[in-house]
Amino acid sequence: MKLLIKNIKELLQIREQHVDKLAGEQMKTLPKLENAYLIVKDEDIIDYGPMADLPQNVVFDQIIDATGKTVLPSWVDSHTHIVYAGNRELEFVDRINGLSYEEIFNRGGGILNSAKKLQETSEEDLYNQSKKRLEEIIQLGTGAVEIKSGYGLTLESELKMLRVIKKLKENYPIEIRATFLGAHAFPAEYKENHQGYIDLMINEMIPAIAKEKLADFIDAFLETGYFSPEETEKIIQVGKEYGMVAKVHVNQFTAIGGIKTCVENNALSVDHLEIVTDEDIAILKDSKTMPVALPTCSFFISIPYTPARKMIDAGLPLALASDSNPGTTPSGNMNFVVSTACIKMKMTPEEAINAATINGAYAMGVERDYGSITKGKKASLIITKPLNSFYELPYAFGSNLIDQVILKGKTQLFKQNN
Ligand SMILES: N=CN[C@@H](CCC(=O)O)C(=O)O
Ligand SMILES: [Zn+2]
Repeated sequence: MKLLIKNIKELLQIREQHVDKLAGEQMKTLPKLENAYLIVKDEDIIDYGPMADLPQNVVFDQIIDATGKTVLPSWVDSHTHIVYAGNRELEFVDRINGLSYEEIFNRGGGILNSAKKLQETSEEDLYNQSKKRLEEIIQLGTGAVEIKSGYGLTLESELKMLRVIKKLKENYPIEIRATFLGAHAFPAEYKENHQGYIDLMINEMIPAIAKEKLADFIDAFLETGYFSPEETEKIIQVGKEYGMVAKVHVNQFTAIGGIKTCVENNALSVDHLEIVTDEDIAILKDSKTMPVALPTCSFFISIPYTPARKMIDAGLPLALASDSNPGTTPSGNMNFVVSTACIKMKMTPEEAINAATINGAYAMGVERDYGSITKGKKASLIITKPLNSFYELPYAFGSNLIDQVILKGKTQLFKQNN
C-alpha cells in the first residue's frame, strides 16, 4: 500500500537525522519544507521532499492533495489517565463554589471518588467508556498515548484498568504505553497504615501486573498528603526490578525534594512541575529525565503553570502532555494543550510543537518511531485544514483545524461518538 501526500503547503518537524529530544535553544527551531510531498509505504514514512523532486512513474494506491494545508507528525501525549469510570462534574461545581482540590480530597472526593466508581464498574463497561475517549483523541490528532492505572487502588481493580488498556492497545492503531499508578492515593482503609498499602503494591500488585506484562512504566503521586519521596523511591525501585521504568507525578502543589529522588532513580520523566525551584532546575540540567508540563491541568484547576520559559532558557528540554483525567483535566485535546502552552506559558509555537511531538515521544519511550517526519518512522500524521501558516494552530484555540488524521499509514474515520 503506497500513499502520496502532495502539494503540502508546509511539512513540519522534518528531521533527516534521528534526534532523541530537544533542549533549550534547540527547541526554538522547527524544521519545515514548503510545497512538499510525502510518501508512505504501509505503516511507514519512506520519502519526502520538495514537489519539484517528486519521483515520477511511481504508482500510488492513494493520493491526497494537501494544497494549502500543513502536515505534521501526530501529537504524542505522554501523560494521560483516560481509562476511568464516570466523571466528577459535581466536584467541578464545588470548586467553582470555593472548595480547593485539597479540600475535596480531604472530604473523600478526588481520586478516591473515581476509585469508588471504578471498583463498581465492570471491565466491559470500563472499556466501552474509555474507548470513546480514545477515539476522540485520535480524531484530535494524537498518534501515541501513555495511559495510567491508579483509579483502582485494589489488586483486582488495578488489574481491571490495565487489562482495559491492553485491550485498547490491541484494538486501535494508536500507539499505547501503559503505566502502573497504584501509588496514586492511599485508600481510606490504609490512611493510617501507609506501609500496609505499600506492601500490598510491592508484594501483590507489581508481581501480578508484571506476570501479565500489563505495564511498561511505574508512577506515583509524589506530593504532600500523598506519597513521600522515600515511599516513592521504594515503589519505583521495586517496579524497576520488574522491568517498569519510572515516570512520576511530582511538584504539582509543593516542592519536597521529589525531583531529586526521581532523577537519582533514573526516571524517564517527571510530570506536572507547577512548582519548580532553582535547585530542581540544576538537578534536571544534567540528567536524562524529561520534564513534562501539563498546562491544561493548570488551566482547569487554576494552579500555577509550569515555568516553561525559565526552564527552557536554562537549557532544559520540556515535553507537553494533556493529563486527561476526570478530576483535574477532563480533556485530552493536545491542540488545546499546545495553544495553552503558547498563550499562558509563553512558549513559541515552534517550542510547543517540539514539546508535543519529539519531546513527548522521548517521555514515553517511543522516539525511535514517533515525533518527527523522518524516513522509517511511523506514518502517523495530522493534515490540517488550509492555513495561512502553522502559527494558526496555537492561535485559533478552540477551533478544530484538523482535516484528516493518518495513523500508521491509514486514514482514521470514526463514527460520531455517542
Ligand atoms: N495529580 C494526580 N493525578 C491526576 C489527577 C487525579 C484526579 O484528581 O483524579 C493529575 O495528574 O492531575
Ligand atoms: Zn496525571
